[in-house]
Amino acid sequence: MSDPILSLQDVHKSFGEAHIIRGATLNVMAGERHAVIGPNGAGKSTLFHLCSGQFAPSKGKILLQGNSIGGLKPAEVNRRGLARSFQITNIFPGVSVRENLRLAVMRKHNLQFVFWRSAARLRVVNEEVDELLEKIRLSARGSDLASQLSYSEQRSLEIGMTLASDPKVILLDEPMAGMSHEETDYTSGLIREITQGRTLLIVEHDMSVVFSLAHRISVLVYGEIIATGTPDEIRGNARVKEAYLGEEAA
Ligand SMILES: Nc1ncnc2c1ncn2[C@@H]1O[C@H](COP(=O)(O)OP(=O)(O)OP(=O)(O)O)[C@@H](O)[C@H]1O
Repeated sequence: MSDPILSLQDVHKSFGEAHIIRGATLNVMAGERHAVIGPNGAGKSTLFHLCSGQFAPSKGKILLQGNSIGGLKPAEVNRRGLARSFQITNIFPGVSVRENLRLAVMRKHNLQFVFWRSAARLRVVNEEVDELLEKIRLSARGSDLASQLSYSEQRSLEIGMTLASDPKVILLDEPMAGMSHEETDYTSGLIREITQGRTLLIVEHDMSVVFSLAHRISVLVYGEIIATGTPDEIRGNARVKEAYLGEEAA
């Protein structure tokens, strides 16, 4: 944990008259699990859209490994090592678990402009799919349709598809949304495992997950990062309590 792998410097985003992100500055260090929390409508999803290329910043810099990515298309940002999983599931329900992963792996190879003869290509893709199945603990479910998986298993599959591009930085947007306690515990453990050796930026409303999973937390309020620190620092931060956590506790 030394250099910022992802850095937002005085980033702004407006939609017409609405100034949603108002000079956000955030440094995500290589290897850390970093959470962004904040009230509804604070701009968390917008901030993610800016990092992953869905939106271009109106002003300010976004750097990935020191190189500017602000305004690049999502596929280009992905090619440079940042992958994002969405709140809304991106899997194909009528296709097997294995095929879903295969599609994601193929997409990566196309993105990297790698061209092999088909037999060799097939073997490499299949090996990568097997590895992913194991990582997301779904090796026994490979031939089942994605629609046959439980909700948390579908989220695992989606995380697996995010991993297919072998990203350095993973953005997870509310991975625990709609989950039971058991599913949340399961997914939290899975996220710890799959982010080993990578960097995680996560938006999550479940504070027990955030405070146990994140090495550091940034608090976004009305489009500004008002504090960044360890879970203990954030818990004890008067401004955060006043602007957000106090309100949550109430
Ligand atoms: N494309 C858009 N055009 C106009 N306004 C937008 C657009 N996208 C988001 N907004 C507005 O920006 C504000 C912040 O939304 P955003 O979804 O980023 O907040 P959030 O912190 O993720 O909220 P939540 O916790 O409820 O998911 C909201 O008021 C929303 O209406």
